[in-house]
Amino acid sequence: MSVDRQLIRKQIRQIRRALSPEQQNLAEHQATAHMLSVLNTLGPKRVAIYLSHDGELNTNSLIAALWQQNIEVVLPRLHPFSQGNLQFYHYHRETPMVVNPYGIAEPKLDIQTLRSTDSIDVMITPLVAFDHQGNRMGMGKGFYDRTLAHRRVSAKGGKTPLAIGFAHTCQQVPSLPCEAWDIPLEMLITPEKIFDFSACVQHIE
Ligand SMILES: Nc1nc2c(c(=O)[nH]1)N(C=O)[C@@H](CNc1ccc(C(=O)N[C@@H](CCC(=O)O)C(=O)O)cc1)CN2
Ligand SMILES: Nc1ncnc2c1ncn2[C@@H]1O[C@H](COP(=O)(O)OP(=O)(O)OP(=O)(O)O)[C@@H](O)[C@H]1O
Repeated sequence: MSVDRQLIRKQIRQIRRALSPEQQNLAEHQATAHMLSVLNTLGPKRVAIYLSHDGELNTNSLIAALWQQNIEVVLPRLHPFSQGNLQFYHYHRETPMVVNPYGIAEPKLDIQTLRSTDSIDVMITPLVAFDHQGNRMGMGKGFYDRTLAHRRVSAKGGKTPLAIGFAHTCQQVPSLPCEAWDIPLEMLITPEKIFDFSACVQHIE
């Protein structure tokens, strides 16, 4: 792994963790409003999201708003035997949760609530750093790169699920050293800005 990547990851994670509760709160509310306006134009039925960890932009208000709008919310769970892969499970208020080895809560394994990745319309991805071209860098295990590597291409040429990053402004870096397996984002939302990296983001059919 390149030293550059490790260093960027370490520095941005430190900056993100140092945000005050007030800064986190304000960022959450501003970014949630932007995300809801984008989702409103896309009209997804099922959205994958994450439960915030390690200073990530908080998703609690966004999840509550999606529930209220009857948009199905799914969360990642580490695959029980296929190492390095994620599965996605329906998430509601009563979903039984367990804590994974990284200390992140995830839905308990229950085949009834498993949802296939290509049935997800929008995947809101956590990330550590991003650049102005939509390149993303995550926690360093390749979970989201593997998940997004085999996306379905719709009749209009859009990718399903559509990958939208959700991040603090301080997570932007001038340029990320790219690797062959990195999957760029179609869009990214910060508290200050809506980035659209795709010339032709398709509306969900
Ligand atoms: N909120 C959230 N959920 C998520 C992710 C994420 O980035 N954010 N993931 C996105 O992939 C997956 C989990 N991936 C992770 C990969 C590494 C570490 C991590 O903290 N590594 C530790 C060392 C842990 C160890 O090996 O004991 C570290 O460097 O601090 C955490 C999560 C699925 N769920
Ligand atoms: N599609 C893939 N198939 C197989 N291995 C992959 C794939 N994508 C990434 N990897 C492997 O995962 C490891 C971590 O990749 P990288 O550092 O880019 O992860 P990341 O972007 O930080 O994590 P994530 O995608 O989970 O947010 C690399 O060693 C890479 O070889």
